[in-house]
Amino acid sequence: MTAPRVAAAAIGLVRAYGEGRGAVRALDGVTLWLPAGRFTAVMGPSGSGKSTLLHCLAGLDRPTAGQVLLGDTDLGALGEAARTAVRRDRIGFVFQDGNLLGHLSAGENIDLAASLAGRRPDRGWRTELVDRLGIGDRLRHLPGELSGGQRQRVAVARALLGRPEIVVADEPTGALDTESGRELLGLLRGCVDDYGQTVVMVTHDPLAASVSDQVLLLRDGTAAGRLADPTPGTVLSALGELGTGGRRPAPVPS
Ligand SMILES: Nc1ncnc2c1ncn2[C@@H]1O[C@H](COP(=O)(O)OP(=O)(O)OP(=O)(O)O)[C@@H](O)[C@H]1O
Repeated sequence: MTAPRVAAAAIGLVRAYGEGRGAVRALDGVTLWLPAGRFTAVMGPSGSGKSTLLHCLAGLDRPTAGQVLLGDTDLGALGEAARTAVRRDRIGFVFQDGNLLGHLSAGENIDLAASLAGRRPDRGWRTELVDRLGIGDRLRHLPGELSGGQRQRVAVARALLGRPEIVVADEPTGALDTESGRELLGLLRGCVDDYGQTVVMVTHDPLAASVSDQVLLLRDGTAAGRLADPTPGTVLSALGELGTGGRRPAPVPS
């Protein structure tokens, strides 16, 4: 059996904030990779660096040292304009609150990245996504007229429309009720299984993480382990071994 291709990777990734005595290394030399066509969850105690890692992988934040690779592209080496283009063309985003533009209809939100890039969306693919996500009769509505679960479905459709190399999801079920959260996770899982989509998701929820193929654990800004084929039970015990207390920031050596 051949090993899966790597969609994205962090190599010796350091992200430090601030200077001098108050400086914090949010990420302190993290090396990990996201296999293509797989679902990866990132977990760890509060302050362990999960969001910072996700932001670096998605080109929203720049490494202080080390590398972030998307395919063969070193995101840290790109200028601002090139990173913006990478985010628009090669990465799909699903945030906790959907992050839709309130004055645009659901359909316009779905088409936004393509419109900004001056591209026509692939109509067949768009229809398939909209049908699959069950939002065909909601496309003319504004986000404020949709339920939280429907807004997240629109966000998923928007994220997938450009067939991105990775979909980056930051606590995508955090603002949803249990049933809507379960549905959304099932949809993300389906994107991986049926379309070969690569997904990376930060979550605090062991049940959500158990939908993934692997859980990457962070502690104090460092990679603290990997759990393959997770179940809620194995995730819980791995978190227990990590300790769930708050983070003690790693001081930056002077
Ligand atoms: N912009 C920033 N400026 C200064 N410190 C920051 C900044 N962003 C993050 N940090 C610090 O970096 C560390 C990691 O933060 P991060 O948000 O990545 O953790 P997290 O694991 O996502 O936490 P949570 O689970 O609470 O969301 C924390 O100590 C945080 O205070």
